[in-house]
Amino acid sequence: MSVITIDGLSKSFGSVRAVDGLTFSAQPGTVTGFLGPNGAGKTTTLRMLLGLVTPTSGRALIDGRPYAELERPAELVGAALEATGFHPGRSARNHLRVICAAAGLPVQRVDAALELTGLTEAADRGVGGFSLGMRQRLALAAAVLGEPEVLILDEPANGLDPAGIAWLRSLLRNLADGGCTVLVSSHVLSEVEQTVDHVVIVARGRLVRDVALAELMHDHGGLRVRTAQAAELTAELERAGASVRTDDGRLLVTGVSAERIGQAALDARAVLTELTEERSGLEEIFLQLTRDEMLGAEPAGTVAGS
Ligand SMILES: Nc1ncnc2c1ncn2[C@@H]1O[C@H](COP(=O)(O)OP(=O)(O)OP(=O)(O)O)[C@@H](O)[C@H]1O
Repeated sequence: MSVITIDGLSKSFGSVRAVDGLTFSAQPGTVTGFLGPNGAGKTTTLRMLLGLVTPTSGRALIDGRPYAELERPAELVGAALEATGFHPGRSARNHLRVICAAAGLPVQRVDAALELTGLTEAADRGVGGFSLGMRQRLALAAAVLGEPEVLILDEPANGLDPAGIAWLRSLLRNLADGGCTVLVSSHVLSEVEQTVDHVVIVARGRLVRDVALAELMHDHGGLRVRTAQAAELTAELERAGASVRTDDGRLLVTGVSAERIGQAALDARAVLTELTEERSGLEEIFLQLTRDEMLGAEPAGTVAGS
């Protein structure tokens, strides 16, 4: 199974340092969210990965090799960079057939890709009349034609309605569960929040965080509890495996559910006067992390340059 490796990657366009010493990897069986505000260097990184842009320095590798050196790239890597470039008079089915022919893939794959992306009904309509969401689906259909081990998608949720986003989520999940390495960029974390296992956050071309989503949520979330029996409850919660911090007269509890806290309160005979979820939305975390980077500050827990 193929790993994506970004190693000390930089790209300058004149005086603009679009990508600046970026290092991270994306693993098989995992959906990795590649996140950052507009202009963070996401598209440039993905284009380098696909051999469309030459790095100024560093390496972007798939399965340990640059894209140009892959033996059967169409079967190893599927990519959808932007949902444009379709011939408007061509049907979705013919569009995919042309790609199959060019890439030397069996034409029978077309029906499966149409089915997978929910385009079977619209398959014989001209692509010119497709909505943005349908064009996104078609770009995705093209990306999965080769049944690739690695899927690289640039802003695939763009233009999808909530049902489309839910559909995309389950599609990417299924592909990753089948062993695929999925790298998906977005500038809106909430769009991919429920889809990704791992997040790589970039700002101004630099790495801000490279972390499992669960860990990011754990670091930035928790449950706030207020009780007069704080010492007793803390001891009970710690026995239950929670980590407990005291903050502003309240306990900030991580590692256990609200239900478990209720049980611990009962066991400790503690009266709760407050129990609230403090999960700062991921979007907020994302904005905070990228804002720190934008301001040139060292965000807490940064791994930039590592
Ligand atoms: N071909 C190019 N020539 C000059 N500058 C470029 C080129 N491509 C990208 N840039 C610049 O590099 C920086 C990073 O752009 P990039 O498109 O990679 O960011 P992004 O994170 O994908 O942003 P978005 O979310 O808006 O797509 C931007 O400042 C952009 O203007």
